[in-house]
Amino acid sequence: MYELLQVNIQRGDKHLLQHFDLYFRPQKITAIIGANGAGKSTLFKALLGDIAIDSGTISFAGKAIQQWSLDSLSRHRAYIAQSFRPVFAMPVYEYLLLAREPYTESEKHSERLIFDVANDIGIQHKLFTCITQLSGGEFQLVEFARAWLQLSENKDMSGKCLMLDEPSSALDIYQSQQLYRHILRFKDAGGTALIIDHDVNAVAKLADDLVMINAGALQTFGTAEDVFTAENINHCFNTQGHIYQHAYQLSYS
Ligand SMILES: Nc1ncnc2c1ncn2[C@@H]1O[C@H](COP(=O)(O)OP(=O)(O)OP(=O)(O)O)[C@@H](O)[C@H]1O
Repeated sequence: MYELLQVNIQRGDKHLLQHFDLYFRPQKITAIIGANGAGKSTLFKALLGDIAIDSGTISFAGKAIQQWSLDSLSRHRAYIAQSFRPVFAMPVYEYLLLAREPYTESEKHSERLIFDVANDIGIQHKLFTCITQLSGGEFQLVEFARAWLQLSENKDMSGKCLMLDEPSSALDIYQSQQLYRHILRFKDAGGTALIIDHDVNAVAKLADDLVMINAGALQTFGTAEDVFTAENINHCFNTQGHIYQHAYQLSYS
């Protein structure tokens, strides 16, 4: 889906991303992991076009990112930021309605879609609450619903990409599990998900592919099965741990 070829980003003397060659497989969940300050959010910013790259190319669905119109991009990829909170006051319903801006459709259609998605994500009882009165976790789920609505044309999410930067950071254990289930549902509908998450245990179970970033460099990437080794994890996080299979594991499916 996204492809990076020899992408470099440097600010002053600091190399934020160095020689990134990466391909994110469509209809898969790719987790991006790395220590604090490794460059994960910078990678997302580069994919979103929010930070200028110094060299290399980034393409989305086979087309250079600069050749996409903003309108078309907004229907193909949605981003959930790490700790965004809107400062304006409006009901959740109105906030979600903004996600339907790129589409020409009747008010009835938007309304039905918003109620359906809110129901699926379990925030239907919050639809008429003011967004400034939501807890951090509640707002995170609203953001997920907003992103889903932004990408919904029909039930098929093929060609659509959801980018999530630490989406479960404000969620309790139950809501985190629910969120991971929704991400799997998105994949089952044909969508592609890129997720930055510090919970390596969670992503090991969730992700098809893993990207490990270490001090602005791509340490390794591949299928989660190949990449999720104690050696790789220890190198990435400067730890000395072991990998254990626990008899008791919470399941997302
Ligand atoms: N515009 C900039 N100019 C200079 N340095 C920057 C800039 N943006 C980010 N950095 C630095 O680049 C490094 C990578 O930052 P980034 O936010 O991508 O890390 P991260 O892996 O997402 O970290 P975390 O897990 O803590 O969120 C950090 O050391 C940060 O201070």
